[in-house]
Amino acid sequence: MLCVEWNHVAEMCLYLDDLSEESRILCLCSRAFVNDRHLYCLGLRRVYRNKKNNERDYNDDEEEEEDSSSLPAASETFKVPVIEEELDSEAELMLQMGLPVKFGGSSYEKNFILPDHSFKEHKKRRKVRNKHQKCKNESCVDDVVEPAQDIDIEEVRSKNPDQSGKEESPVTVSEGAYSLKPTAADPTIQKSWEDYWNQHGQGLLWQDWVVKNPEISQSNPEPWNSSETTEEWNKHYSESYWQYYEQFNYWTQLGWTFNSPGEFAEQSTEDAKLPSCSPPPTLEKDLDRLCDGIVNGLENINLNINEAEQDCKPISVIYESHQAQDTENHETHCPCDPDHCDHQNGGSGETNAPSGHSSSSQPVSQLNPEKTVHKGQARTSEDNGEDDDEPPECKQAKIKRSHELDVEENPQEVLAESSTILGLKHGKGQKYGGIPDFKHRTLRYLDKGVRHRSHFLDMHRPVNVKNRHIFFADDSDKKSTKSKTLKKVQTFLRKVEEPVDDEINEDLPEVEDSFSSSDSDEQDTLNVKSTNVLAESHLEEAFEEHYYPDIDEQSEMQDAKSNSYLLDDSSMGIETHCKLPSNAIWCSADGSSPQEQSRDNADSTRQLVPLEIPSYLQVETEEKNGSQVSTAGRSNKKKKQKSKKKILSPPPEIAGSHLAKYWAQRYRLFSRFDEGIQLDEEGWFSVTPEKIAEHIAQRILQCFKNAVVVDAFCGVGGNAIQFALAGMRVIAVDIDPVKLDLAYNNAQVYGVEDQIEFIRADYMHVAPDLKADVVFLSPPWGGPDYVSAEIFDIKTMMNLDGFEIFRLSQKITKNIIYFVPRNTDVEQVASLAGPGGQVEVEQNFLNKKLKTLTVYFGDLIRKP
Ligand SMILES: C[S@@+](CC[C@H](N)C(=O)[O-])C[C@H]1O[C@@H](n2cnc3c(N)ncnc32)[C@H](O)[C@@H]1O
Repeated sequence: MLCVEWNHVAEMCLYLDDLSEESRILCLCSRAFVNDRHLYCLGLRRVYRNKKNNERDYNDDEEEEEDSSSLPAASETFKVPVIEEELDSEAELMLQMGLPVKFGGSSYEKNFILPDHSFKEHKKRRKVRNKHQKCKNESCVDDVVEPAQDIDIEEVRSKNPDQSGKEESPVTVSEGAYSLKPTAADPTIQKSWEDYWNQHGQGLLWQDWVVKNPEISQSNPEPWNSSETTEEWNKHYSESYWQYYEQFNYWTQLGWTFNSPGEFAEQSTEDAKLPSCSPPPTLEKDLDRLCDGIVNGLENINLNINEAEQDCKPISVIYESHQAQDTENHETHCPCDPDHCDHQNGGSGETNAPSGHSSSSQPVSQLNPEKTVHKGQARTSEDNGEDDDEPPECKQAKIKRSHELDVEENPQEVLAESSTILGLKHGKGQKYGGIPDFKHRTLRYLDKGVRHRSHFLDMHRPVNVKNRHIFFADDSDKKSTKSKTLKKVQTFLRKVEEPVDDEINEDLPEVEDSFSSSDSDEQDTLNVKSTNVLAESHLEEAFEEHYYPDIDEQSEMQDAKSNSYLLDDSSMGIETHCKLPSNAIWCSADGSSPQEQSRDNADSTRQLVPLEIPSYLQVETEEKNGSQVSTAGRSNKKKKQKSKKKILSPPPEIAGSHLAKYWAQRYRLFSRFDEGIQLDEEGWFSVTPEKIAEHIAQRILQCFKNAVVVDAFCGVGGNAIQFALAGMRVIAVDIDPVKLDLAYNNAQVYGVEDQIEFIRADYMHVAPDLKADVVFLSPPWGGPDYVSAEIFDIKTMMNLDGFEIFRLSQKITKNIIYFVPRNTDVEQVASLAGPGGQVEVEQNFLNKKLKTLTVYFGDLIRKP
């Protein structure tokens, strides 16, 4: 059983030439969400004493003192820190100041809060509405609302005081079928929303209804008229209304506008292809996103392919809801609010905005690329399911793909836009096996809300800079308009220049070097030179922002050093290796001092500094003991306060180095870190975080019991250990003997060393001799540039030839897992499957942030 949230999101078909299966590569796109924030928080808590920032409630008072071995599972919930406001423009500011963008937080994280918040608001509104409805049913005289008469919700609230004061925007409750209309302060927005809802509302309602109730919708085409379903329908109406209203507001706040059909009538044909959305000129590229956000999940886009004549990449982008598959394109009534049925715009907007009038049902047959209509080819009713002129409202409407793009529209852009939304990269990188560039592409969404939900995930899209003015006001008496984040930065900068008092000095680690963040992911660098000790408050902030690198940061530092591990051919050969390293950086918690052993391998040129036992661990032990002794006469609260005062700092060797940033996330790498995990420098940034490694192991377990797995680039054992923990036998190969020693040690910590065979060798040489059920490939990604590249090319950007690694692995088994950067060219990895083949590209989200791609081949692919 996978303990993570996992789902298929799309099915991409890449065609070499014709649209036959033999020339097709089927690429299933999936997402896996794992969560390890509690491990990070644990790391942080053990770094900082005194948390002054009350915003950050990690809810881990118990956690602090618990044994790390009994850490909660990834799926367990924990409190997510409250996120700052005012982010995007600040991120830009940070960038200009040469400070880490993450000072400004993440707009995506901010968005995480939105649904929950909105949900609460929504619940409140529903409460009001339910009350209203109840009263209506009971002929409650006080609150009866006359039909078609709007009342201000504030009015309702005034009778219900605990509901008041917290509404985001005033709304009115309209009698007819729960129609709730915003009475936005800006009448333009209100009108816009009304236009939008009038134009699309019914289609949206019916679409969602069909998805939610596929059976009922077939047997009962008018649920609003049936006594059995009226209530359900009304509830659905109310919920959908607010859902779309919130989406609409969201996009409106981002500066998007909605044009009513009348306005479209005056637009050019070209414009008219872009339904219902009129973006500000500067935001043109986000057009599709707007449309998607508003008419989320509605589009059945089928782009007619203009073949290679124009040297463009054709693609069909088709929305498909699983639930709706069964409903096929049977004739059915379109939904209609009975009260509004007759006076809706009877399809005037159909041509321009068909999406709102569609059904979610996309016949599977239409997904057959052979049926994709090409330029110049007339669409048959079988293809499009319906005459486009068929008015949608209250008439017999055949469920069909709803949103068709004209052939003139650039398919490349459609593809790019869809991929951007999904967080996938399409490049022109060389394809495997001499495959030329793909000629056709189709994309079918397998998850209804994927496009919408994608907006709330951090997929490292470019920061959207808004034109906001930020003032640096020195006058603290005046009410400053500057953001919290800016204040934070200023405080930080001020404090690092302040001399620090002795009291603080006692506990805090000295930071003599420049304090730098190598988060090239965000293109930011902090280079604050300070010979002072950082005051704890901003040390905390600093750690928060800088000691929490991405996985990509970890991997980005797999730079040219990896080359130095390459041994001469003469020194190659398989060698089992279970000796502890001599010159690794030691971060052992067991109290043992670093061991220096003479190395028989002179090839390693690294100068690794042995570290002392981390002081934080000693402090913690003493503290625990101390607190036990001094329990008498003290309240628990005091004990907790005391424990917070102790600083659990990283060892100086780490605190003063670029590795400092990794310290706070040590438990993310190995949750049993304190039990004796050892890492060398490269290990710190190259190990696969435990939760992701665990997930991959579980994926294998789903297909194979007692599998033999080759971990071709085992490093310090992050993956190998998880494979072994899942009951597999592991052949762990690494070219670097230090890594093998560390991996062995770490496997011992987890008690799985006996399940792993450690082989010191160049995988490229030994691969043909290995036999296994599964091969796991996690090669070095070739240095920090991988993430700054827009699209990562596995053939050219790694130290090793990514194609060759794969080719050799295929000799062992077809069941291969390729662990690659998140910005990897998806078409290139898909090409590894070969014509007629299949591949699954899984996006790995860690705390809702896209981190890596895990590409599965052979039997490991999970079919929808
Ligand atoms: C990204 S790390 C692997 C991290 C590992 N998955 C983990 O979780 O610890 C890549 C490893 O590949 C090793 N390596 C580089 N070239 C190699 C080769 N030709 N053969 C075998 N291992 C190699 C490096 O020494 C490094 O430890």
